[in-house]
Amino acid sequence: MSVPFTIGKLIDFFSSTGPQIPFGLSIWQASAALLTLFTVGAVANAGRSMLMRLAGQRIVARLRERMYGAALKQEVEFVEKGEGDVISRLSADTSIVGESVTQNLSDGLRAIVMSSVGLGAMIWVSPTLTMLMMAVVPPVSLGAVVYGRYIKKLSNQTQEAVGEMTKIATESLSALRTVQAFNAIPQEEARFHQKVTSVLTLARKEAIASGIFFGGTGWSGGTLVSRGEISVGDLTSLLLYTAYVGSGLQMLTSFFSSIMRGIGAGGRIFDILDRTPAIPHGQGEEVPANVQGIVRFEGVKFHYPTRKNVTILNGFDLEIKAGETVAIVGESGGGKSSIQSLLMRYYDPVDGRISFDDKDIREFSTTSWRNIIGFVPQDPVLFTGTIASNIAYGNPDATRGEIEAAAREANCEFVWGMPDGFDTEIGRLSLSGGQRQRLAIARALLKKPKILALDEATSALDATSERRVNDAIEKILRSRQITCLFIAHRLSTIARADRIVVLEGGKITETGTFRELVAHENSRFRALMAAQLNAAAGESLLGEREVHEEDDEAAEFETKDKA
Ligand SMILES: Nc1ncnc2c1ncn2[C@@H]1O[C@H](COP(=O)(O)OP(=O)(O)OP(=O)(O)O)[C@@H](O)[C@H]1O
Repeated sequence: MSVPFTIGKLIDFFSSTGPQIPFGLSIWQASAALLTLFTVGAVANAGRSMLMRLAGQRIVARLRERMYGAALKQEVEFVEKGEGDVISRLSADTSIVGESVTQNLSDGLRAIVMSSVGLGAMIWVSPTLTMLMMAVVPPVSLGAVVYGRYIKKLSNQTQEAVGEMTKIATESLSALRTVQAFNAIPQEEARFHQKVTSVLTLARKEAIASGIFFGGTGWSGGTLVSRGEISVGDLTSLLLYTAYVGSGLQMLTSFFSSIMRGIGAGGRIFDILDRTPAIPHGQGEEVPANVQGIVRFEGVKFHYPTRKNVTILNGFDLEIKAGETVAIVGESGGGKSSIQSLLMRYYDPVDGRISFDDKDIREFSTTSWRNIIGFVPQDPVLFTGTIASNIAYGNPDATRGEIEAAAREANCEFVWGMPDGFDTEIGRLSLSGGQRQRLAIARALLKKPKILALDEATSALDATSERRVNDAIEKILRSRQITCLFIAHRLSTIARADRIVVLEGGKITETGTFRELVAHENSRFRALMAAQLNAAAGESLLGEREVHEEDDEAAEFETKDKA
């Protein structure tokens, strides 16, 4: 802000009328001071720009990390409902806020300092001229807008005229032989003159417009100088300060609009940062190390928050004893996966409770609770990375030996045949549905879960793959003392369960072992299985399905049913 002042004083030193340089400085000292001012100013400006940008990027980075963390801790419903929204907040809104609190804020502060200090300096130099100039601020601002548009129009027209002029010159010079052959030189000169004149006319209009704009202030200042009321140097300082104030005011208007944008974006970010998840994340008791492992659904009622009118579970009661394997069967869309979602605490029951060793699972922290469950969803997701990192998704610290053991247990022998084995990148290969499921089983097993929640794939697996998956599940159920709740679609796995429950209308309507349920002539279970068998028979007619010889009980049922 002191540059205009110093320049003014220097000018006065050279003009005979003006006063001497203040503070008794020599001309060299004053020049050195000005040079220092410029240097310090340039360095400060570079520093400001660099530090602000850096600060902005760091703010954006931190906001993004915190917001991502906050979004990941929300209940699934919230994120799944407006997933795109979270992502746009994560990318666009964070950038806007970062820019607002650094670049815009620094520009805004600069604009405030420039206009206020500039105005103060103007008043100090000449209150009369300042008042005159301030009086013209509103009309000048209005004039600036109109002038700006006018200049833009003029400059477009000038561009066009210059274009035409160039075209004529290029055309005639490249066809010079023809021009000369027809003695058309005067003609060409006239054509060119016409275009040059129109360019000139437009340039003159532009010159007049800017002249009027800047001339007004110059004239009134000039009269004061000639009357000895203001020195040439002071007038220069004043004009420079006016420019500072002008650009400061201009910056202020854009500052306000960007700050408003920043506030809006900030609101959207803090909506998520400050949001308390409906299912609190990581708060509550730890699941004790010595547990029996009894899971009990007690009068559970449930509907999805988005579809309150559709009751999914209506008084669902089920006890799964420690180490017991319970298979849930029922029609598609009947709510089987929803039961697992409740067990995983993606949702909480609307009424009733789910308990573990007689303690409501809502009392445990979600982190601790989910830690003891091995979850294999119907359509497992594999992440970018190696096979090993995917198996170790829930246990990043697992050793290679542990990973391989889990893979072996889940019948993932295909991994050993791959070019890079466990270090094969998932992205580069397309795995079959059965292979994905087995990897997901290995991933769940590596957690050494106390409860296994398994949603059998409904998507068609080829016969070999299906058998490999089933074998893996059977092996686990046989060898591990694990409480297991699985959603079964295939006879072979259903037959292996200790107990089967039939879900109908949001309740359990039938329960028993495979033999018990099959023995009931008109049981819902028989109907369900018959429907399954029809589908299976269709498949086998098409030669796509092999009969699993080991499925003794299932095969027995199959024979009976066919008979
Ligand atoms: N997030 C959700 N929001 C609202 N409704 C849902 C949601 N997820 C599932 N539903 C609905 O809840 C009902 C039960 O779905 P669920 O997936 O539990 O059935 P399922 O018995 O597992 O079916 P399938 O055997 O086909 O996998 C269905 O009508 C489904 O449309």
